[in-house]
This record gives sequence, C-alpha cells and structure tokens, in this order.
Amino acid sequence: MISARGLTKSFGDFEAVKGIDVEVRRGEAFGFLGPNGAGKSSTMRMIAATSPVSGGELRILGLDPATDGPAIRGRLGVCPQDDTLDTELDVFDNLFIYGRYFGLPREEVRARADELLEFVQLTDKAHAKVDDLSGGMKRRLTIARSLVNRPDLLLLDEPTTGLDPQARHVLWDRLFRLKQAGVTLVLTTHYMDEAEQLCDRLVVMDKGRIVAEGSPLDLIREHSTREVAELRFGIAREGETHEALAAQVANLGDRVEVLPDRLLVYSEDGDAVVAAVQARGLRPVATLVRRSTLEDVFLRLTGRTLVD
Ligand SMILES: Nc1ncnc2c1ncn2[C@@H]1O[C@H](COP(=O)(O)OP(=O)(O)OP(=O)(O)O)[C@@H](O)[C@H]1O
Repeated sequence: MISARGLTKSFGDFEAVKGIDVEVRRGEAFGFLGPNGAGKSSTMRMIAATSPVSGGELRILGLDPATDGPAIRGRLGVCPQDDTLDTELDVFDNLFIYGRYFGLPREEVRARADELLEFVQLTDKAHAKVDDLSGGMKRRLTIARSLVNRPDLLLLDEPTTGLDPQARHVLWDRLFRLKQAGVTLVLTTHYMDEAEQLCDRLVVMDKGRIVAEGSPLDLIREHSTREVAELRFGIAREGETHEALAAQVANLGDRVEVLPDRLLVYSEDGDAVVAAVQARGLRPVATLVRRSTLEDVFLRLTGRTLVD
C-alpha cells in the first residue's frame, strides 16, 4: 500500500525527515510512534500526497504522489491532526457535502452518511452543530468523513490526542472494527498504549529517523526486559541522589534508568528486584512492578521518554 525508500522532507535548511524506509502491507495497522517533532506529521502529509517529497522514493497504492496526486487522494481516507470540520454545517451535512466532492450521486451519499453516522455512533447528533459536539464526537465525525469514499487506506494523524480515556477507548474500538473489515490503517501517535493496542507493526521515530521497527511485542522483547521495577524514593538524607541510589541497585537488574521522579530497574523478575532492594536496607516510599512497554523501548533507544 505504501513503499518509501530514503524518503526525506526538508523545510529550507532543516531536514524534518532524514531518509526513512517504510513498507506498509494491505490490511495491516501500521504506526509511526514518536515524540513531538519526530517527523511523523511531515511523513503523513507526504503519504497523503498533500506535501511534496523532498528526496527519496515514495509510492502510494503503487502510484507516484508527484504525478498522480489527485488519483491517490481520491482513494485515501485522511483524518488530519487538527479538526477541519466545517462549523457552518451540521453533522450530517459535513458528511454529505464532503461525499459530494467525490462526485457520488446524492442518494448514494445520503445513504453512506447515514451508515457512517451509525458506525461512529452519532446518529442522534445528525442535525447538531459541530461546535456543540465533544472532542471525542468531533474526532469520530472526522473519521466518518474520511470514510465517505470507502478508502482502502486510512491515514490518521494522532487520532486521539487531547481526548479523555473513555473517548479514546470508543475511538480505538471503531478503528479496530475498520481493521477487521480489511481497511489498511496508518496512524501516528505519541501514545505508546495506542500503538500497542492498534498496531500490528510500527516504526519508532526520533528526530526525523527510524530508530526501530517491528511488532509491539517484538520491539519490547528485543529492546527491553520482561518486567520493570519502578522505585520512588523520598530523598531526605544529604548526598543521597537518584544517581547515588541507582549505583546501589545497578547490579540488581539488566540496567537502571534514572528519571526525575523515580528509578526504573529492568529485569526478568521485578518482585525479586524489590525484595533485594529492601534486603539492602533501601526504603523506597513506593514500588511498582509492571510489564515492559513501548515507552521503555523508546527510553532505551533514545535516552528520553516519549512525553519529553
Ligand atoms: N511547514 C514547516 N516549516 C518548517 N518546519 C516545519 C514545518 N512543519 C514541520 N516542521 C518542523 O519539522 C519537525 C517535524 O515536525 P512534525 O510535525 O513532522 O513532527 P511530529 O512528529 O508530527 O510532531 P507533532 O506531534 O508535534 O506533530 C519539527 O521540528 C517541526 O518544527
């Protein structure tokens, strides 16, 4: 569905995307995971054929965006990062008018709009003003709009940024259904749980480069341990810093990361780490043993957290 080789995007002297290779297969959910400024949106805009490629090769649905932009755009669904809904129109008309841009007959577009409102659970809001919708409803309407032309490939730029946890789960559920229906999903996110929930495969991006690629599980297996013991200390005694405490627990796991508010000790058995910490007379005020996540992978690869 998408093939990129050495793809770059420059803004003047600044290279936002520094030569990435990506292959997206039909039917999969593929993610670009990375912090703000990693180059995810710049990449998505090139894939959506709305921003020219600066260098390298890019094929979307086998077509060249430089010469076949209109043909590509006609076959894609695009859900941009910012809300681009028309506030002059009600919910139904946002779908209806958009559908008419694709040159579909009135009755077909009407039926499609009804079907999509049902899919995103907004049927009872059909004649509401866009401004009266919640953030989650607006996102769902934007997704409905991106599906009007029955695209094979749906591009979603940070689909749940700014939404509350419940609204995110509703959205994930809809996206999961689309995936089950055979739609290829390509999404960007800086939420590691979103990437883990939705993506079959993903690339981790940082500063315009791909730093790792694989399924969420493979990435975790390859770049982290099974468990992580999180240790929070109420640092009271003089000279006792997180770095000093890290040195004292360093040999209890594979490695230790020092964050501003806690230490992370990576090992296969987190409970054993906590027991050993206590046996050494160290007294963390709080401990938590959890599974490794993509956040840990990102930290390992870049030395920073995704929310940095
Ligand atoms: N039109 C532009 N002109 C100049 N610089 C730009 C432009 N668009 C993006 N950039 C820069 O390119 C880099 C990558 O931005 P991009 O939006 O692709 O990142 P991102 O990973 O999508 O992050 P975000 O989550 O903030 O959207 C950033 O440093 C950004 O400031």
